[in-house]
Amino acid sequence: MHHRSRTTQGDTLTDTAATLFIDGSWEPAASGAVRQIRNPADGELVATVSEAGREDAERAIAAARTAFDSGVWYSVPAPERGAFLLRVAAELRNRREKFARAESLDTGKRIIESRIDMDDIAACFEYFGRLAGQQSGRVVDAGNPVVISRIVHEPVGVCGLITPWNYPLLQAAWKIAPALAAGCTFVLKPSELSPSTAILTMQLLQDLGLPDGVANLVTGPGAEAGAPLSEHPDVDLVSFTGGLETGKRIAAAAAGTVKKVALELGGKNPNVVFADADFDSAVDNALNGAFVHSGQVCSAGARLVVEESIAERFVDELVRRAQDIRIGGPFDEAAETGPLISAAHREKVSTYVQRGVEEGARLRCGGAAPEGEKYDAGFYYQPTILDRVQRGMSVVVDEAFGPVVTVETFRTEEEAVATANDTIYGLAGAVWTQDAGKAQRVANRLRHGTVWINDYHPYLPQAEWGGFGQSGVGRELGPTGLAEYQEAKHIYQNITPQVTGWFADHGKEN
Ligand SMILES: NC(=O)c1ccc[n+]([C@@H]2O[C@H](COP(=O)([O-])OP(=O)(O)OC[C@H]3O[C@@H](n4cnc5c(N)ncnc54)[C@H](O)[C@@H]3O)[C@@H](O)[C@H]2O)c1
Ligand SMILES: C[N+](C)(C)CC=O
Repeated sequence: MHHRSRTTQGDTLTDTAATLFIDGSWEPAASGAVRQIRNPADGELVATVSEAGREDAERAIAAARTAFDSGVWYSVPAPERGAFLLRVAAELRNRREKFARAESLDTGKRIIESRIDMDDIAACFEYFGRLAGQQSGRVVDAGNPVVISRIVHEPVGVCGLITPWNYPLLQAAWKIAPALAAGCTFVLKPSELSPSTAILTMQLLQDLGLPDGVANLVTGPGAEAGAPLSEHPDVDLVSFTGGLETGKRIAAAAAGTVKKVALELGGKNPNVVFADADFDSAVDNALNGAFVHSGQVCSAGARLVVEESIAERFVDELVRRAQDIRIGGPFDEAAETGPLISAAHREKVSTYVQRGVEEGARLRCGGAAPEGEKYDAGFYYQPTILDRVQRGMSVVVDEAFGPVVTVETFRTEEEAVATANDTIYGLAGAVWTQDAGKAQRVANRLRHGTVWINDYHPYLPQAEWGGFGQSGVGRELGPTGLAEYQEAKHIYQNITPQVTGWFADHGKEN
């Protein structure tokens, strides 16, 4: 990946893979190792980046610790930190096309989706920029007129931020923006598969004059470059977005130093359709919910839970529409969805589908890579629908994280709720009905962090995002998303100090 060299603005781009950003300096990995990033749509080489190891991560942590302890960032008044975030948002909008192209090249995501992501990222920085300026403490009534008691919010400290490949910069922004708003310093470890927009973001922060050491980046694999962020005593909080098994490892590693842990994990999200739903909108959104970004979305509507009386007609229509979805690379204007991230991931998705069929599910469409020369060099997989599934089948239980939807049916509202909640996860779900009362009743009973009624997928920077159950711990976005990066401190002042008399002064008695 091209990069700028140390600190000054406007340096010429160089060709060395020095993509670690540590204490305001662009550096190669200590080992000298590099990784080639290839576009999953066609295998094209898009970047060569430094492959950080443990030693590099520890240097980055040390830089973030020194910067935090110096107060160079948290002593900046909160409204000024907020104003900085607003400048980040404006500059992201200026650089939108460059960032969107980099995101699409790393992930194979359609360029139109990457542009939308960049807009959402700018909106996230704007939201936390405004929120930072509105921060205030709280005066507490201590019930004693000679006591002044108040709550202040302080930055939690050094944050380790670990992010996945499916929305590389969006997931990082949901952490970077509140961390900076709160006054924290951080080390970001993006997915080793999609580091490019993280590198561009560090360049942007550097260009805007963020003090050295506040933002640090290590590009490299999780076990080496990521693990120190959860283990190291100098990291105060680790915020992770990714898969359930990695999340468990990170939580266990973080326990050794009792650091704060925030986990945004996977989902197996139910899309509940009642017979009285607007049929066309529900079918269209079921398609969108399951197959956008080839289903590589944590909140994908991978479980269609449909009322039995309309199930046959609904699924027939969904199959017809799914078979029609146009697949192609990120810059193919006719394409409606793209490839999976890697050969290994496609193999995992394919195995889930095969196992589902072996366990008795009926394959209604998809179940294989599309045929044709243009697909040969990419990791494509057809939109896939399985019906006649049983609760308990692995394809119904486990997150496939691909373009795979299973169909379950129900007869009563009670059964719909029970089926939708029958998962260890609890990230998101939707309810489709034109009965407002039923919509609210079901939404209230779904054990999921986001519930859409007659819609699928929207998220807002001002609304908390996160999971019930094993979908995670904590919340991103909204006021809670900022609070994750803060410690609440109670300051209690007695303005007329007095002897308590609790312990007698025995010396005085004698
Ligand atoms: N809840 C959400 O908001 C949300 C959003 C996006 C993605 N996700 C989830 O992310 C998953 C897909 O992403 P992925 O395949 O990149 O996940 P992953 O768990 O494989 O990797 C995520 C990140 O963790 C790093 N990592 C791996 N092992 C590590 C270790 N031992 N210590 C520290 N870091 C380590 C990886 O290098 C990567 O940066 C899916 O399960 C998806 O549902 C959740
Ligand atoms: C959180 N979200 C929906 C943007 C991406 C999940 O993979």
